[in-house]
Amino acid sequence: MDFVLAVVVCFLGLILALPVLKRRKTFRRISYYIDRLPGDQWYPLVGSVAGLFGLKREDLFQAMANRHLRLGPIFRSWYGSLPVVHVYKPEHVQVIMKSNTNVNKGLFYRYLFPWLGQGLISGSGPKWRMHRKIITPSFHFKILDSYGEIFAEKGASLAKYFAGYEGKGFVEVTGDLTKIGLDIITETAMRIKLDILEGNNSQGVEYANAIMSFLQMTYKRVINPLYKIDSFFKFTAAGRESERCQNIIHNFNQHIIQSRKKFLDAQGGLGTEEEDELGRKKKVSFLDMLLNYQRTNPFGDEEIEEEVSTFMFGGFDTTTATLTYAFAALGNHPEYLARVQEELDEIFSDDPTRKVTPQDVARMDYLDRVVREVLRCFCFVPFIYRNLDEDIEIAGYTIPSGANLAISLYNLHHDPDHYPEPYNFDPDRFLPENCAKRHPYAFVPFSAGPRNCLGQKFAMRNVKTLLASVLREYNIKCQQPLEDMKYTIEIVLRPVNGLHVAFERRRK
Ligand code: HEM
Repeated sequence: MDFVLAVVVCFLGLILALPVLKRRKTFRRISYYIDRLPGDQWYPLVGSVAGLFGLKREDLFQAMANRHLRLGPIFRSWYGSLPVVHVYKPEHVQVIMKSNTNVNKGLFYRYLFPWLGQGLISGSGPKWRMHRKIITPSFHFKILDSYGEIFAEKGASLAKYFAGYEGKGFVEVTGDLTKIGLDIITETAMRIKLDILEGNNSQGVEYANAIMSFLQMTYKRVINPLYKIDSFFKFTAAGRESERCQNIIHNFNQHIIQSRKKFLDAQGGLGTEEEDELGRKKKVSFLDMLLNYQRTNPFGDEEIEEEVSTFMFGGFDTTTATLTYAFAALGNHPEYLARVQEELDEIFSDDPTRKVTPQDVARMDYLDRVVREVLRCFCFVPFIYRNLDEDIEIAGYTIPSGANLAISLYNLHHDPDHYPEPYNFDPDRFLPENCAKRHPYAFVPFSAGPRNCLGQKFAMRNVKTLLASVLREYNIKCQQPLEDMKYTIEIVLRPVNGLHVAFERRRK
């Protein structure tokens, strides 16, 4: 009997030990390959990123970007015990972005789970594939056309709002741009009108602040090895702040979802298309489509909330950042602002005050080049990460499965081999003849391949409509010279002291 018991205990012990042994074997294999790459000295506990500790908020991002110049074009880091390989050359970026197998997100994205769950941005595996298939039609060009009216209306509201700043000197605008960004994503994708810019919704402002604060706490987790331990982090001040923000975000998301659910329930659901005010057929928007799908398919409430959170974030923070940096660039370069206004004056020569249409936006070639240069020069989504499912070869090195791969879009977009004088702002880099000479992966602000940004067309149309609405009305000046701007990294790069802009009306 004792013998049988001993055999059973040994057997169970072996079963329990197997995953640990397997993990150790995998870890050894990863270490073997990635330690062949150049990189900083490794120390126990902190790994090889000790140089990033204790840096001020405004110095951290620059230090991260500078490491690429010192160690690149391909190198390794140990974030504590987490191995990461860094790349930024277009030919290396192409290998990973084109891959249909290495599509899973890096382990850092797990810090976003309490907020975004496994929505499209942070999710991986079969769930991501299924969600991507379900959601893609709600960003079809037909629905984007119908959003054109909302973009134009919000552009007009923003231009009207800035009238209050005339004659007031330099005014901080990132708060206003955040509000308009939130108003647009909720009114288009969620079909809920909030009017946060007009001051009708203080909950919206609290929500945006909670997201910013949550992101600041998240970056602390990426850098500080102790904060990576969930059971430790939750007792720190940063952990408690993170939880406070999560509650605000959850309540706001639920307010949006429940309001729309009530509306749809009252109608008995929707088809895959609905009619607009003029009787034209259009595809239903994002949240309606998900709620509709849920009526006949297994799709949990939690999954809906994950995607609402994901699209709220994807939709507003990036719009705000693009507008902010476009104001920074044009407010420092009157010569480019004049060219934008010349183009707009011609497009709106029939009536300079009418609303912007999608047809107008399609004619804004110069503004398009300005926005692309903004996305390159300020590259406010600077790093993205993958976790490899399969080994890949880059620059003669094997990057083993299980390793994390960081792509620095920022360094890619500032590589002097592809962009001479890379820190200068110059929209003509995006003249068709100049683009034709560059590597196809030298400009990928929306990423590329199977995990590319689902909102890129939405973003371009939205931002161009808003900029056109404001810039045909105002001359702008920015207080901070571009070369003095410092950034803080909170997934998205933000100017440390906000952005101060002066507005002067062009036509009295
Ligand atoms: C100028 C504005 C924008 C920029 C620069 C941008 C950039 C990016 C980048 C770099 C990624 C890849 C992220 C990664 O691999 O970790 C991404 C993914 C994504 N973006 Fe955007 N984005 C913008 C606007 C938007 C908008 C307006 C939306 C929604 C309305 C959106 C929704 C998404 C989604 C859902 C994904 C995940 C796609 C997937 O993995 O299947 N983005 N974006």
